[in-house]
Amino acid sequence: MANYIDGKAMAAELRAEVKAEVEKLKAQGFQPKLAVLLVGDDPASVLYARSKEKSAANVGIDFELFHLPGQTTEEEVLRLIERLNQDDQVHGIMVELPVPKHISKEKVMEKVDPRKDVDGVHPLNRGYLVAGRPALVPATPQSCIILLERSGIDLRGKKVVLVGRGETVGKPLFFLLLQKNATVTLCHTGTKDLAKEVQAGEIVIAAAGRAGLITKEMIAPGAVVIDAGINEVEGRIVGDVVTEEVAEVASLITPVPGGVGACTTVLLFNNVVEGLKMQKGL
Ligand SMILES: Nc1nc(=O)c2c([nH]1)NC[C@@H]1CN(c3ccc(C(=O)N[C@@H](CCC(=O)O)C(=O)O)cc3)C=[N+]21
Repeated sequence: MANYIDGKAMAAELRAEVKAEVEKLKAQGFQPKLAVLLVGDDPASVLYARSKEKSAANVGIDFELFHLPGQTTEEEVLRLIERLNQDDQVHGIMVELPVPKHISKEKVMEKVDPRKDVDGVHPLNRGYLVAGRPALVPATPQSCIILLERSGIDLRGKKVVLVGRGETVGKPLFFLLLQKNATVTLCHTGTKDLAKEVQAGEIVIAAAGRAGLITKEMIAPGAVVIDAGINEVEGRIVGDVVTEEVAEVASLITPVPGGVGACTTVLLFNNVVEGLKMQKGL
């Protein structure tokens, strides 16, 4: 198992770092707080929200869940976001997606104060990321970068093949990799010969949301494989990579669970700390 990246160990390290930052802020009179909005009862969102509540306490961040009924109007949701924008005791706001169909996801994302947008979904933060300017960046793509860097991998000039162009992982990750001076190939469902593209990768990052997509035959010997996929297969969580067989050829690989996902929540809390600093001019 020597070639598995230990996401849980890295998450523990990150937690200690974020906790220390929170302690510093507390010493300066600031108590960081995250507000989570959940509209309706999407089962995954309910679980994610509860899990964040537990983890917040571990790093000393206050947490408040606003669980609204599924029939709440768009106007009411926007009004609540406005109230949280104005509340200077709240430093991070995230809306669990999906929202019910009668609510515009875009309007909701644009309503959140960009400096409280710890999910990195506001168009301004997306634009800052593209422009290479300081921004709040979604946690999962950050996790991919940190797992690589803390495994001692220098991204500069490396041939990275990224599979998946979603708004939450693939697309933002493309720009983070560019910032690190990687040579990035972005593959997606329209890519003609996926195996051929992936075979050229010194680093392969899977973020397509399709179990079994990346197989051993596609991976160049010695490549580093990061699996950001989350798929439920027969009640189990698996990534996009057929992990055990790919591990036979990869030099390093992230497991699922215990890889990318293990660092996601703590990086969200790090965004709360970053957001607070922006808001208070620290
Ligand atoms: N509405 C919504 N809210 C989310 O918060 C949300 C989402 N959708 N979609 C997907 C992403 C991803 N994300 C993860 C958070 C923690 C782990 C995590 O802690 N994973 C552990 C395993 C945890 C366990 O086994 O329960 C691990 O990978 O080791 C993983 C993934 C939240 N997300």
